[in-house]
Amino acid sequence: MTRSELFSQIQQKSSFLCVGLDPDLEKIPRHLLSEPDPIFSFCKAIIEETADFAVAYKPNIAFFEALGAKGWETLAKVAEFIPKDIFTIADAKRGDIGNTSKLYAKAFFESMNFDSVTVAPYMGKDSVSPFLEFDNKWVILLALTSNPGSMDFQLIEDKAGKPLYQSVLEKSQEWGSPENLMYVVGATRGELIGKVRVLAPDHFFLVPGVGVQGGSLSEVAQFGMNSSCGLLVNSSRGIIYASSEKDFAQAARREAEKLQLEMKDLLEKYL
Ligand SMILES: O=c1ccn([C@@H]2O[C@H](COP(=O)(O)O)[C@@H](O)[C@H]2O)c(=O)[nH]1
Repeated sequence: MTRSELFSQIQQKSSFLCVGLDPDLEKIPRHLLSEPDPIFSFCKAIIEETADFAVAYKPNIAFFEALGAKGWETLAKVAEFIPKDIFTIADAKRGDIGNTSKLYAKAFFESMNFDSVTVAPYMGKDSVSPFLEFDNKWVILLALTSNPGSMDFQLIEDKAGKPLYQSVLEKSQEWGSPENLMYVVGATRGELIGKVRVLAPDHFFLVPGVGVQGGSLSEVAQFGMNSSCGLLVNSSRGIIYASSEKDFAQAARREAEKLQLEMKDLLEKYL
């Protein structure tokens, strides 16, 4: 999907919501466990009920690969089931030496036709570039993550006082463009989102961390929105586990709609 197609989805749906698919066999409603593929049944119902409000889906690969070969099969079915006009993110946090990265890219972009994959910047240019060589596909590079451990490395300053996440943003903009490179910027980093926006004015940010992790949607929009919105805000557990009963998909729909309505107001305010 191109940047302008993504922006037009955002405008059509008045939404920049990414629904995170983190399906855990221990958390999905018990009645699904008798289905032939409980994780697929769960994701399918969530997608059917939230697709009106979502511009992106982000399956987190860990939740599928933990189930072995069956999990990979389920992931492929989920990826295939997501409506084609909705942006897809393989949250896999990959990156390795060049020839290995190339095969990771093929796995997610060719075998499974995802629009994007999350990539770790730690191994540098030759580990990221292979993912950038596919037409209309995206790298979403970890810049400033939402977890407490992000402070261990990402905020370390060099001798000139420049934090590591800033070097990641500056250097990586030599490898990709706002047409094929996004950044992960955690919603829990409210005070820093504005700084990241100054460093990457035109790039889209994938923003996890609203909902269960406590990030503020309004703060993210205030400091992070640009003239093409520039934001995909993810919520996983807050939507998909809104109920653990038979009404789980309807409860997910209500949570997704709540976020979308807030997003509509924020788009009217800042765009
Ligand atoms: O910095 C990051 C990068 C990725 N994630 C992932 O996003 C979702 C968040 O789930 P919630 O349930 O909405 O908290 C999950 O898949 C993480 O692995 C992140 O949280 N922070």
